[in-house]
Parts: sequence; structure tokens; C-alpha cells
Amino acid sequence: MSIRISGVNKSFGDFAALTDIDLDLPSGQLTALLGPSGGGKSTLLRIIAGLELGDTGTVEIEGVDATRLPARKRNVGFVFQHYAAFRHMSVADNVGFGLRIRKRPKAEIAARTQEMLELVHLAQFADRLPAQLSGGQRQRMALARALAIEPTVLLLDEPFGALDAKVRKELRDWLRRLHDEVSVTTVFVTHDQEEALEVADRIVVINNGRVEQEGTPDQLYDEPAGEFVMGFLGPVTTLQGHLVRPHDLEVETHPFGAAVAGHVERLTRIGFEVRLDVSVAGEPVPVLVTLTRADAARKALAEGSDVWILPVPGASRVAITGQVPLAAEDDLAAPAR
Ligand SMILES: Nc1ncnc2c1ncn2[C@@H]1O[C@H](COP(=O)(O)OP(=O)(O)OP(=O)(O)O)[C@@H](O)[C@H]1O
Repeated sequence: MSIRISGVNKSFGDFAALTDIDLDLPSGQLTALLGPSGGGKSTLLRIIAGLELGDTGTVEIEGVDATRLPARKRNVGFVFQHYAAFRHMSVADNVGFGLRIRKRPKAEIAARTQEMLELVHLAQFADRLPAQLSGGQRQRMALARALAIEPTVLLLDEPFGALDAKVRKELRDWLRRLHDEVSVTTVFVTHDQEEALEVADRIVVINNGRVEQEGTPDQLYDEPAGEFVMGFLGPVTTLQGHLVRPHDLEVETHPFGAAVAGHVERLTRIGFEVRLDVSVAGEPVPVLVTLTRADAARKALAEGSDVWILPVPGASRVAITGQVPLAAEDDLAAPAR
């Protein structure tokens, strides 16, 4: 285990930012800390980095107790959302900065800088100033700088958060490939569930200062530990006291099995999908069902259709206990995936 966090608590005044955090983050893997704003992700990352000290607990990095080690002795590389580059230094000098302050020989600095610039595909921009790069290129420069010191651990705090959706997606794919190439233990903070599901080997869901669940993307998606995790990972709807995913509901225009009867109140086409708002006796709000256009056409579904709905076998379902899933409403308003 590369990073072991045991019994960490952290309060700011009487506000508990982190409560009883125990985590093992495996060597060489890409782990996402995922959760809503204010949940404590950045605080945990800063404690791993040594930029913040927990009130209790320990942090071990590669078997070494790092709890009381200052940040510069932990051998971590760090990239923040808004990367603060040295504006008067060239891209190459920015990348080599960490090596210069560590007083490495000049030839080594030059070679390593070149290697890093090639890794992040910025070699042709070595002599530019950071202001002459695009936002995405600047974040790649930041990654090159963090990696130049050969860190044991690479920590990224919403590294692509400030970029537009398309560049973000490109960098996300690129980070995954980069990680596979250099395979340094990487922990990144995100509040974007799609980013975490796509990129990470492991996901730790953090909410209200606590770990809600950790596991592989598939484990979390297939077996969410509760309402919060299920609601945070994508669109959900409510049927018979359970949360279920709208695309996991089978819909027919005739009764079948244990299906419940309903009435299509609204039919919306969104790209290749069709979304149905189905009123069901006993349900306070319409049940949401998504299916493909072809499926909807084949079944001749229309507003006003009488339908029967049932979760498909093996669908993830979570019993509702009263806690409102945070992401659900936004996700329902957005085009279903
Ligand atoms: N230095 C501080 N002093 C007081 N409160 C703080 C401090 N740092 C963080 N907090 C509080 O601790 C909570 C957790 O903050 P943190 O930045 O870790 O959350 P986060 O999950 O990373 O959120 P975001 O995605 O918005 O950055 C927040 O409520 C924040 O206001």
C-alpha cells in the first residue's frame, strides 16, 4: 500500500471537515477523491501533501510515517486547479524549477526537463512564456513540473476544473494514458462523477467529511453503498421506495411479470434517447424512464400511453431512507446519459 491514512480527523474551529478517515491507496494506481463541494476532498489531499496537519491520525507514504514530515520532504508532486506558473520564466525553466531548487547538476536538469516536455508534448514550446500557452497546455506544463522531481506520489486538485468541457475531456484521456506510461501513484480530486468513472482505477466518495464508499468504478456503479453514492454517480429515479436508474427500467405497453402500471405524462427526445415521465399510483412524483429512440418507436410509445414498468433483472437498487441524494435533481434536469 502506497498511501495509508489512519484515524484522521480535522476540524476548522468547531466545524468537522474530516471525520475518522481510514484509507489505503494502492501503489501505482490512479485514485479519484470524488464528492460535492465542501465535502473535504481538498483538505484530505492537503493532509496527504503535508500542506495541512490532521488533528489526529497518521499518514504513511510508501511505508514511511510522513505524518509530521513537512511537504518538501514527502516527495510529492502537486498540481492545483489554477496553476501558478512563474510568468517571467520559460516553459522549460518552469518545468525544471523543482530540480534547480534541489540543486541537481545542470546536465541532469536539462535532460530531465527535455524528457518531461516530450512526455507532455510541449517540447516545441520549451522557450515560450507560460502566457503564450493555452489553458490546457499550461496544465500539462504544470504536470510536467510536478513529475520532473520524480515524485513518489502525484496529487492533483481539480487540475482541469478551470478548462472548458472539450479540453477537459482531452486532458482527462491524456492523464489516463500518461499515468499508464509513468505509473506513479496518483490521487486526484474531482466533483465530476463522469471524470472519476472514466479515468480512475479506484474512487473514494467523500461527503460531509466522511468516506461514503470506496472501490473500483464498477463496484461503486454496480453496488452503490447507499442513496448518496447512487445519486452522485448519475441520474436516478424513485420507484416503490427504492432508487433505481432510469435506463434500468423496462417499459412495455402491456402488463408483464411484477410490473407496475403507469401513464406516460410526458415524452422528451434528447439525442438518441427518449425520456418518459410516467405517473404511477402511489408515487408522489413521476417515475423517470429512459430508453433508446428505436425502442420507443418499436413500442409505439407516446404521451398518454398506458405502460407497465419494472427494473430489469440485476438492476442496482438502493432503499430510500430519507436522505435526499444530492446530485439527483440536477442530473434529472440534464440530458440523461
Ligand atoms: N482553512 C480553513 N479554515 C476554515 N474552514 C476551512 C478551511 N479549509 C477548508 N475549510 C472548510 O472545510 C470544508 C471542506 O473543504 P474542502 O476544500 O476540503 O472541500 P472540498 O470537498 O475540496 O470542496 P471543493 O470541491 O469545493 O474544493 C469546507 O466547508 C471548507 O469551508
